[in-house]
Amino acid sequence: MDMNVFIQGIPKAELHLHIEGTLEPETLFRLAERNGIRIKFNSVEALRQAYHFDNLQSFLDIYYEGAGVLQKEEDFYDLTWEYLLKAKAQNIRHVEIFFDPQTHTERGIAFETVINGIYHALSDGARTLNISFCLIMCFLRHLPESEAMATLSQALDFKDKITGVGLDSSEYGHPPSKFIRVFEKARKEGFMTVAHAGEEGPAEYIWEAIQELKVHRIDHGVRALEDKSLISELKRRRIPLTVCPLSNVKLRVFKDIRTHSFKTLFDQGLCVTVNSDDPAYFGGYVVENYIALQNAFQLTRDDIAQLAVNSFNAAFISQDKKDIFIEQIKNFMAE
Ligand SMILES: Nc1ncnc2[nH]cnc12
Ligand SMILES: [Zn+2]
Repeated sequence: MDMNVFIQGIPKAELHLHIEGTLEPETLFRLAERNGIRIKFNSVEALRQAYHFDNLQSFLDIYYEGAGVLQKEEDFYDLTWEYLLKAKAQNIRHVEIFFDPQTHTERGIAFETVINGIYHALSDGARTLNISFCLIMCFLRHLPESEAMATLSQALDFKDKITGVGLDSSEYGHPPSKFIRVFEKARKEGFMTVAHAGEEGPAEYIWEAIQELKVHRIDHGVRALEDKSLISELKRRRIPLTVCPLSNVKLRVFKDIRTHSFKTLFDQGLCVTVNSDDPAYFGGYVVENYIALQNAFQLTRDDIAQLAVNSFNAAFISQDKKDIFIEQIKNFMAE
């Protein structure tokens, strides 16, 4: 079997995916028209051409602007459904999706409009596409802690639909420690916790995320290599990293994929997983991320299988479910 076919076919989970980052230019135009919103680009091609970023902030500016076309529950439904169809085609069996309610509530969209649209599509996907899911609500770290706290309070009415909370947006100058009380409350309320850390920011932010926010997973974490004792701690506590290689190259965290820290982290035995982050903006979904790594580092089939196993081991699902998915990987390998 061809390597790319192998990568496409192997059962896997995606654990780091911003649903707003799956807004393809075509969908953005369609929703803008449906909602009577003017956009400053004349065509899908012109919009796609604008997707060149110097750093995280230059991406976030465009990403938040694009999210403005999401107005009604059906917009959030359609966005999520389109992603699920792509996930299905890539043999993704389980997804853990981030959403940023503050991006929408700040512009007057009700919290329930956002969550109901996304959740309804995920439930339909579980039923008809056989893709299981968790929903993770992220706080925007560039906004004050008080606003994150208010968002957490709003989420309590939807506790049955939200598995975990996370932390995203502009990293520099907004360390995890800014949100200690919010995460403390979230943990008390029974939410799982994750945080973006060590994407652009220093290894120190990863320490804060694990020690002060007590997160179960680190999103990105690719700068962990700068601190040997941090690597030992991540290993000792088996804290997974949700790595997004194409994102890191697009946002110039690494000059190119061959200089990415992925292989060193993986070779050290950390629980590294491969994910797409904001695939509509970074030029690839999960399979394209695996393929980029395979080409750059000559990964073997066993390496790919290990990454797929890691994706289920790091997921917020029961051990029984993990075992079932990992059995599916074994069966696929034996085909
Ligand atoms: N890669 C990323 N880092 C931080 N915040 C984000 N929001 C969407 N994508 C993000
Ligand atoms: Zn992210």
